Amino acid sequence: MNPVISLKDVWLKYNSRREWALRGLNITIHQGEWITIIGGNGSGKSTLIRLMNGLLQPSAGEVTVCGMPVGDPNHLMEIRQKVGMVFQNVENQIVGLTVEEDTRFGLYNIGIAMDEIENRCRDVWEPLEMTDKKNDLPHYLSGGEKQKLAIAGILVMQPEVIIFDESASMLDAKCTEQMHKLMTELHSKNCTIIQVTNDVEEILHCSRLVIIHKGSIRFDGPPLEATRNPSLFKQCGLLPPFSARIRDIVAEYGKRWLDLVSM
Ligand SMILES: Nc1ncnc2c1ncn2[C@@H]1O[C@H](COP(=O)(O)OP(=O)(O)OP(=O)(O)O)[C@@H](O)[C@H]1O
Repeated sequence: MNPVISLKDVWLKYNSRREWALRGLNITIHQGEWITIIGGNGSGKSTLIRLMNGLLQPSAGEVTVCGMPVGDPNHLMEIRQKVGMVFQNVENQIVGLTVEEDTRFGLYNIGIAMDEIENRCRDVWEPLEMTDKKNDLPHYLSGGEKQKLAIAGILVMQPEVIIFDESASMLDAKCTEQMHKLMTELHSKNCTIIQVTNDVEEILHCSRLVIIHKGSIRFDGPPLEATRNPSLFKQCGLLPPFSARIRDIVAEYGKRWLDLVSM
């Protein structure tokens, strides 16, 4: 698998802060991976993903996307096209006066032909169930619909990597399920998915889990391996997923229950 994003000994400190937000991070993300990043509040998740498409520059160390350093302004446009980001605060991502205009905006900017624009918009609106809304004013959409609009605007650009920054936080159960379906479909087409979430239940969908604590990577590996170590979650201010907690309770008390029942 080809590396798409690589961080080598990356440190980051915001100008207004004395503390380091990120401390010596090393991570390589390969094409087609589905990575979920979790961590407590203020652990550095958003800072990390903002480095991955050049929105932030490291204070020390190196970040590259497909071999291009994010600090090189000559590559920034190409990097932003390769790495699409759906933000948590979708209001800031809305630029068009209608849903249709908003979805097309990025494609106009890079000079895509009109019939191709039509095709790409149709292909993303349908699975997101947004086709009927294409003439609506974005500011009158519900929170979840705005989130879907932001996702549509990124998907039409056909990026190689999509970063979802707590993008399901406003969605109801049905829309969250649609979103997972969409992510699974994108992943099956070899799109690299990076998902940041505060919901530990989400980790069961990915193939690689990264846990951040106080600006350092505390775990990087298969999610099931992490759930076998409940103290890891505790040390990082998190709870393991519900299913893992039940499994551990059954393992601890199950024999005693069986002994009681069989008495
Ligand atoms: N623009 C900024 N200026 C100064 N400090 C910042 C800025 N953005 C983040 N920080 C600080 O950097 C640290 C990491 O923040 P970050 O937003 O990356 O954490 P997070 O894991 O995404 O948190 P949350 O889950 O609460 O969104 C925190 O201490 C935060 O206060």
